[in-house]
Amino acid sequence: MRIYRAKDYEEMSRRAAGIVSAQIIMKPDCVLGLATGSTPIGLYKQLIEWYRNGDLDFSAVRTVNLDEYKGISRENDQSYYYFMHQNLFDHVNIPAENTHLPDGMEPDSEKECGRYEELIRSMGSVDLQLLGIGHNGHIGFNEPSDVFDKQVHCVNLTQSTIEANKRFFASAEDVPRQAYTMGIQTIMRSKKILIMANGEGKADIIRDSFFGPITPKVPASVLQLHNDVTLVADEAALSKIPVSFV
Ligand SMILES: O=P(O)(O)OC[C@H]1O[C@](O)(CO)[C@@H](O)[C@@H]1O
Repeated sequence: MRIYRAKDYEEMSRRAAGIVSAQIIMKPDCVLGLATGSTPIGLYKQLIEWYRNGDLDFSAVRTVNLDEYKGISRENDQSYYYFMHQNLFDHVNIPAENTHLPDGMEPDSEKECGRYEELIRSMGSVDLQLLGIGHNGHIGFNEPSDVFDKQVHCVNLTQSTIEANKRFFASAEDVPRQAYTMGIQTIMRSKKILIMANGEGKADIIRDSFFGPITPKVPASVLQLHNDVTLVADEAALSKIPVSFV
């Protein structure tokens, strides 16, 4: 695993954006696995800036997102569909038909999970998967569990995730209780993984995920088994890892 230490959120975002843009330049028709949450917003802003300067072309890029809340529509400003359009898709020249997210309005979980898993497989390997990390170690919406969930599945969100995400909703009651997410195996099939973290609040989970035991109780710890992972984090998020690794 490579670790890039950035001094702050802005530098983290620029460095991570550099890795994503290198992927697009090296392989213009690459498949990007994308993430939502507050962490990658600065990265998306930087990509938009480089696109506007004429340095990036998204016309052949294809994307698959990690997850989507179940039961909220695309028009809902808390849906990940809405987030991706607001923060990236509407500002670059990516064709709409090249972007994919789970359909949160499909009530039949088995049907939607099967469809999305098949879709990802049909695109070949994800060339670069972007990840944020939850305070409990979740990646995508793979919550701490007794086993690593493999493929796209429907999850019941944990209380800790509902608490963490209530800041985006009118109240905790409004946070959806379920989500569709890529599974751990779906994520691990990606050729390269880029995980980002910032802020002191992520320091414990970064230490536990990358320097603790590999366990489904800390879903991100499985990334220790992937052979091409890059962690880009700010100093605060790296403040608890063993000194020799920084
Ligand atoms: O980037 P944030 O807002 O800290 O969120 C961390 C993780 O939590 C989620 O927002 C889901 O709760 C993920 O999409 C994200 O990777």
